[in-house]
Amino acid sequence: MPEIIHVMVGALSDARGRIVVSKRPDHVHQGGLWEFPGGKLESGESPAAGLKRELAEELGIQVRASRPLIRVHHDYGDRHVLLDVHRVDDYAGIPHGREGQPLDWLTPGDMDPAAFPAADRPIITALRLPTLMLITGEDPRQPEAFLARLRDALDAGVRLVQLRAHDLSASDYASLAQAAFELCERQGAQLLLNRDPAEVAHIARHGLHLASPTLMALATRPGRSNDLVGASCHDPRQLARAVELGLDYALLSPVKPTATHPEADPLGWRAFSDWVDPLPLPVYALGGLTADDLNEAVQHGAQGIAAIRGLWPAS
Ligand SMILES: Nc1nc2c([nH]c(=O)n2[C@H]2C[C@H](O)[C@@H](COP(=O)(O)OP(=O)(O)OP(=O)(O)O)O2)c(=O)[nH]1
Repeated sequence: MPEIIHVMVGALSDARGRIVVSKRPDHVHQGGLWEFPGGKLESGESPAAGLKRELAEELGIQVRASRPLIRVHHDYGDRHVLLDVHRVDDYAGIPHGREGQPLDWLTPGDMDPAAFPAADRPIITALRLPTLMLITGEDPRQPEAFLARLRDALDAGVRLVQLRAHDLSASDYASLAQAAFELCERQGAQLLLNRDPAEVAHIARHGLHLASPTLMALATRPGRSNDLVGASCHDPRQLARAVELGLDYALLSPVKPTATHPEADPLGWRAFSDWVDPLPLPVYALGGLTADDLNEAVQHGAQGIAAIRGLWPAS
């Protein structure tokens, strides 16, 4: 088993939500590429202390508050790294390249993954995704009331919506999706269609969400190249399949007991974090959760929370 190099990495943003990136010198490993500031944890050092030290050395700032974003294991062939990435929520000082390295500030949507080391792809995806995913609730058979509730959720700040309406016919689903897409576009939110990918091939959307049987039946990643694609998973086999297909995110459920699936055994946070930790993709926690569980979810390695009841506004 090769030694794992534990690297502390910071995602630090300005008031406009742009993230600071720095250029690696040409002569080092992954040289000439852009990276998120950070460096190797020293022996005997805690991760929090390592993050503070690296960002003070490289950017001249003092970290005041941070939270986990994602952990990425990556095997480069000649070395195996664990990128332990934290979002820096508060810091003192003005970031500058203390080691003479060029800095840039980029919105996550403008980051070109090819300009970063291969291990950084899931970090860029995690930065692009919000911490809350709304899965739409009932009742899509009354489209006006349904869309009014969706509008309320968007007004309240939801920025990622999964349109789940299995009871609708293909044509009713297509009309609802078109109206939901327009609402989401207006608010800068992303709409994911949870439906057979072939059936929704021509419907406007920002991405696709796959039910777990669809995930297991597909041989390749579905959709267009710019679709955000994720899947519902309930066990490590399904999570591994989401990684094999190169999906952008997964949902893992049920974390807690839920009214919609009373027969399913809840995973609990311990199994959630054990299963998610080795995976190079952001995973939302789902099942019996509300926005109040967000901090606990993030501390257990989640991208955030996905919820139906917990986020769908009351009628
Ligand atoms: N900081 C950082 N390192 C990354 C990223 N992506 C990525 O693959 N790495 C890899 C490259 C290196 O193999 C390793 C970081 O090691 P480093 O050489 O930058 O660490 P360091 O600052 O402690 O450097 P040194 O004192 O050993 O010279 O992690 C990233 O986004 N940020």
